[in-house]
Amino acid sequence: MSAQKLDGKATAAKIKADLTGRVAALRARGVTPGLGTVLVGDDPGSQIYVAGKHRDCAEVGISSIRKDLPASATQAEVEAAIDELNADPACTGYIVQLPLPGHLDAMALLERIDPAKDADGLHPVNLGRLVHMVDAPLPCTPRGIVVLLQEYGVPLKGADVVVIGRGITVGRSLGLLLTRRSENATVTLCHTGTQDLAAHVRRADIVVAAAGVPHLVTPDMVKPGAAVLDVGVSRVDGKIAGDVAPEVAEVAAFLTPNPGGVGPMTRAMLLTNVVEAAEHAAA
Ligand SMILES: Nc1nc2c(c(=O)[nH]1)N[C@@H](CN(C=O)c1ccc(C(=O)N[C@@H](CCC(=O)O)C(=O)O)cc1)CN2
Repeated sequence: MSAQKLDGKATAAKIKADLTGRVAALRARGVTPGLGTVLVGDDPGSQIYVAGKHRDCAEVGISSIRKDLPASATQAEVEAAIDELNADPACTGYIVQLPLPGHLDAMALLERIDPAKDADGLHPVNLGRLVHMVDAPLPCTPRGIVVLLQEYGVPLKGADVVVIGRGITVGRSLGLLLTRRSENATVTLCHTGTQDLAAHVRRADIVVAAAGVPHLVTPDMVKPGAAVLDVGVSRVDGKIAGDVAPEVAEVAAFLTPNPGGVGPMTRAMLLTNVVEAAEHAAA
């Protein structure tokens, strides 16, 4: 078997084309969506992702505001940047880029975001809404994974999904999203405390690898015909190495490339969250 590519880049391009029209319609009504970003420090990956988010905004007509702070920024300085975006009417939604330098209290900073401007869906109020299965902005990577699976007709209802990684931006939130009644999947959340990872992965219809361990998922672990989504990003010898070994393509029915899979979907879902919030506000 050679897996069909779950093409995040192409799917994101279609989503951005649709958003361009919706932003133009909002602008015609005098509403300009505006995305803010708070970036602290000089993590090379974060620099690339934030630059990409601003390029995406320009592409679809969303205005954008950057707040870049040095790695030495204090908790009070980052809080001040957040307070400015909370108060700025030109900013309809924003994100605090993660990870933050270790001396900062990330949880306190996420809690300081106005939940109505939380473009990442990571504020505890919005995650709580997800727990309650009521409308809220959804975390971008999990939402992008669901949209990508739907785009390629991979069934979710009743599927056994194994998610590897319990971080809040991907694994834990994805478990909440996939177990809503609308998705109705059965989710096993594996993590560093899981005793026999291979045994869990082997019986999964869908595997989402978000552990940040290069080539953690090998072909012998994958059920023939499964869909495999590679979220992990490690840089090995200057190149991206995902959590999924390339040979998995010989066993899986569907596989995301990495790069070009989940990453572009994450960015497209951020734009979607911003446009949806502006549409709700304008309604
Ligand atoms: N506040 C947040 N921080 C982080 C999130 C998030 O959703 N919100 N997710 C990740 C990083 N991330 C978005 O911020 C992100 C990751 C990857 C990509 C992407 O397009 N990757 C490209 C490759 C680009 C490269 O590294 O060369 C791809 O996969 O094709 C976009 C966004 C952690 N932080």
